[in-house]
Amino acid sequence: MYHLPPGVPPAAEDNALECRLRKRLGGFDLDIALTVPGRGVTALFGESGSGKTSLLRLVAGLDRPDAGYIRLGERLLTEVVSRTHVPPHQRHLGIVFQEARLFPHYRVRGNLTYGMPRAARAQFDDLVALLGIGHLLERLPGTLSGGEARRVAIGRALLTQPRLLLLDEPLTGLDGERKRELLHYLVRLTREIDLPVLYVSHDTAEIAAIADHLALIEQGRLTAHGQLDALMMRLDLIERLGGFDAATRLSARVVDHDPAYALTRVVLDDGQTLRIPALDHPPGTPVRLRVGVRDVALAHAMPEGTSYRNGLAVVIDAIEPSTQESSANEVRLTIGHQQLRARLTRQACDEMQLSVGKPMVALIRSVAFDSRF
Ligand SMILES: Nc1ncnc2c1ncn2[C@@H]1O[C@H](COP(=O)(O)OP(=O)(O)OP(=O)(O)O)[C@@H](O)[C@H]1O
Repeated sequence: MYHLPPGVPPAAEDNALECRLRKRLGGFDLDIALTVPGRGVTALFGESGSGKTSLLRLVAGLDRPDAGYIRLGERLLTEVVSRTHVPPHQRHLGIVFQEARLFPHYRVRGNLTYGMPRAARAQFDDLVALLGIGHLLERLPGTLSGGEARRVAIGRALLTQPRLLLLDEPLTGLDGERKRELLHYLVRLTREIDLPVLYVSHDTAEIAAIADHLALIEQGRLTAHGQLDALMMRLDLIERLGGFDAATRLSARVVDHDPAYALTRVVLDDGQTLRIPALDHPPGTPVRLRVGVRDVALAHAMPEGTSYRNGLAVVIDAIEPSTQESSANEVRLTIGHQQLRARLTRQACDEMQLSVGKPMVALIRSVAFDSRF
């Protein structure tokens, strides 16, 4: 029977990545206890210099920790006491760095099939279609745009049939349009593949588009970790999550389209519907909507003769003074199983006598929804 080294508990979840490690890098001290769930996209979020790349290098096996272990499912990748260190190429990780690192003399097809196990052949066509790189197969890497090259690099990483995909700031350096395009492919891809993804980024809009979980890393320490939607609702984290303060996220499903007005109707988990600018997705497609905290107004009832297209029945869940704006309160609202945040003036809250537990109507302009991701 296989014995775990002392200090290593049994694996908690089948395909989870567990990191319990310390590493000294010059004057910097990385001390991390992080579990990346075995499903979905976990964003590793932190300021420049917080330790994201250092952690990724340890997971990839490019560096060794001073203490602790890294485990993927049941498999120990690194463990200091027993001197376990699985070399990078045997870790079954798909890694895509900021630069695509394709082989310049191989065509795209050759880059994709390099190191591809036989068992992955069946996936090849689907993946190529999913990443939109079918028309690029006979091209050389030097002729690809930055976004195309990264899509090829992601395809190559996935065709090695990894157990975890590591993406290190995959959108960095791309211009606005290319960034949006690659993000669109990534969102689709991560929903289709049944593989945990660790996604390193310091861009909150990008994370809001793609991540299910968030790990906040500050000065080499993990300071918050959990479901992204829940963390975005934590009023105490607003300042530290930087850009997330401006918006929250709703999950919905496409119902139908109104081409005459270029609007799409989507339904939330509690059955309430919203009208948003037209989306290019068939009915039934799950979508995530970003709603700015300043784009939500509250009323006791749906007003008559209003230009607001959306009125959602909500219940006030929390009201706290805003740490961002002295005149405002941060108001947290519950809609079915989801939550939404609104930033309202303290004066409005007082005059309307808003209090926790009160049912209200949240008014949101259709054009306020950002659903490009
Ligand atoms: N080999 C090293 N020797 C000394 N210091 C190092 C070494 N590697 C990293 N550091 C330091 O460790 C800290 C964390 O760096 P790291 O690259 O992991 O941050 P990051 O969060 O990835 O930043 P960015 O978003 O800018 O890529 C930085 O202060 C960096 O200077």
